[in-house]
Amino acid sequence: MSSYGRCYTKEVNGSSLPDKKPTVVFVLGGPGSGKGTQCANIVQHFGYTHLSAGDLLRAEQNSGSENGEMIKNMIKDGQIVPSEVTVKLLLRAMEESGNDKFLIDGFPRNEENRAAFESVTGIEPEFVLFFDCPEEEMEKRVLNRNQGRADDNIESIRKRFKVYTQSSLPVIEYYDSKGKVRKIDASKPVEEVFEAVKEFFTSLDDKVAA
Ligand SMILES: Nc1ncnc2c1ncn2[C@@H]1O[C@H](COP(=O)(O)OP(=O)(O)O)[C@@H](O)[C@H]1O
Ligand SMILES: Nc1ccn([C@@H]2O[C@H](COP(=O)(O)OP(=O)(O)O)[C@@H](O)[C@H]2O)c(=O)n1
Ligand SMILES: [Mg+2]
Repeated sequence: MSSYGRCYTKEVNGSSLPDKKPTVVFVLGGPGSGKGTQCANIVQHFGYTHLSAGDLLRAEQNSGSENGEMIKNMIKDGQIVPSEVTVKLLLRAMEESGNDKFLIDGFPRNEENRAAFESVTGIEPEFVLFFDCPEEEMEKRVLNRNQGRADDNIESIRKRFKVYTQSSLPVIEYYDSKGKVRKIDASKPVEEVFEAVKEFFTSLDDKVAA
């Protein structure tokens, strides 16, 4: 195990206090469903730290890391990078943030991601925010995104949709069977989607305050 993982809660809380696990919300949905856009809004209103697994992988790729070439190829091909790499990046970012409330965006994307995060951290998500959006709309958004991403082209997108259906939807179904999924119609305009998102975070704040 890395130097992060289960030690993480002890380090942030100090050794004399019982471990208090951080609050984690997983933000899932297909490519272009609006995860990053809505996370930016949630951060503004609810004080979470936004961690995008894709952004962390792209930063790692550009940092000259020994995994850079592998990450680059896997992203271009729409494949899911091994959890060993991604979980380490997430935990480092959690520690560095100094916060105890996290939106983890685009993760877990397959069963391997899910099981690795759970076994390394022992953290269960508070809930899973699921942006449900038709493929046609997601494709349109990704092709218009204009962020210079190597995987925002029709060939990569087709592969990403396939991986999403085969590997990511089963993770959402797993959490649904545990009653943790909060599903949102992500095909609506940004402001309307955020109105729906807000309700889930307001209820969580009310629950914590009660
Ligand atoms: N509800 C929405 N309606 C229309 N366009 C949207 C909506 N949400 C996001 N977008 C746009 O779609 C693209 C993909 O959004 P993004 O937040 O990057 O999605 P994801 O992180 O799920 O891939 C961006 O260009 C964004 O501005
Ligand atoms: N948990 C994750 C998240 C992203 N990724 C990689 O990063 C790519 C881009 O992820 P992203 O979350 O930034 O993409 P969007 O859903 O925001 O379009 C994915 O297609 C994967 O190749 C991964 O390997 N594992
Ligand atoms: Mg994104």
